[in-house]
Amino acid sequence: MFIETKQLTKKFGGLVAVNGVDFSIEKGKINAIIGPNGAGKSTFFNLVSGSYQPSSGQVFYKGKNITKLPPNKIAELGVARTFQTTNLFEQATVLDNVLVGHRLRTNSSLLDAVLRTKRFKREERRCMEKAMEVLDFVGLTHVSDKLAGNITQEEKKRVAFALALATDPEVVFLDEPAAGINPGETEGLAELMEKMVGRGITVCLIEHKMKMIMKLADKIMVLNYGEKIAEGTSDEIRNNQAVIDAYLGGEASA
Ligand SMILES: Nc1ncnc2c1ncn2[C@@H]1O[C@H](COP(=O)(O)OP(=O)(O)OP(=O)(O)O)[C@@H](O)[C@H]1O
Repeated sequence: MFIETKQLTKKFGGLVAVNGVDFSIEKGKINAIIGPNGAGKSTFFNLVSGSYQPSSGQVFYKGKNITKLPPNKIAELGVARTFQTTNLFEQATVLDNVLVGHRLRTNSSLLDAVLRTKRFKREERRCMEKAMEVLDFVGLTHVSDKLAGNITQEEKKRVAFALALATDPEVVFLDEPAAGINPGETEGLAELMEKMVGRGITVCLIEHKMKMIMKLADKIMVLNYGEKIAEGTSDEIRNNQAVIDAYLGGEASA
C-alpha cells in the first residue's frame, strides 16, 4: 500500500471536518478528491501532509505510520504539495522563484554561503541544474527570465508545479491546480499531470472541474460533510446515487 488513511478524523470545535475516512492513494496513478464546498477536501490534504494533526485516525506512507510527523519530515520522505494560491515573489524572475524554493530545502548553512565553500558551490550548481530541469519539464523555459509578476495565471500554476517537482517527490498533492484558468489552459495542465505520472510520480489532486477530473483521474474519492460517500473510477462515480444526490443542483455540470 502506498498512502493509506485509517479512520482519519479532524474536528474543529463541534464541527467534524473530516470524519472517519479510510482511503488509499494508488502509486503511479492520478487520484482525485472531489466534493461540494466545505466537504473537507483541503482538511484531508492538510492531515495527510502533516499540516494538521488529526483528532483521531492514522496516515501510513509506504507502510510507515507518519501520523505524528511534522510537515518537514513528511516532505523529506518525498511528499510535496501545492496550495490553492501560490505566493510567488512577483519582483523576482521565474527562475529565481524556483531556485529559492529549492534552496530552502538544501543543506548549506549561512556560513557555507558566506565562505562560498565547495559544498555551497556544489549545491548552487545542483540547484541551478534542478531548477532548469523542472522549468523545462513544466514547459516554462521560455519565461524563466521574466518577472513572476508578469507571467500569466496559467504560467503561475506551472511554477507551482515546478516548485513541488524540484524536491524530487514521489507523490504530489495539488490543491485545485486548475482554479481560475480557461478550458484550453486546463487541458494543458491535465497533460502536465499525465506527464508527471509518466515519470513515475503519483498525483493526488483536489479539483472542482468535473469534466477534467472525470477524464483524468484513475481513482476518485467523494467527500460530503467530511465523510467519504463514494470511491471508484469515473464511471462508478458518475453513476453513484449518493454522489448524484450530493451534487444535485451543485457543481456537477461545471
Ligand atoms: N482551521 C479551521 N478552523 C475551523 N474550521 C475549519 C478550519 N479549516 C476548515 N474548517 C471547516 O471545515 C470544513 C471543511 O473545510 P475544507 O476547507 O476542508 O473543505 P473543502 O472541501 O476543501 O472546501 P472548498 O471546496 O470550499 O475549498 C468547513 O466547514 C470549514 O469551514
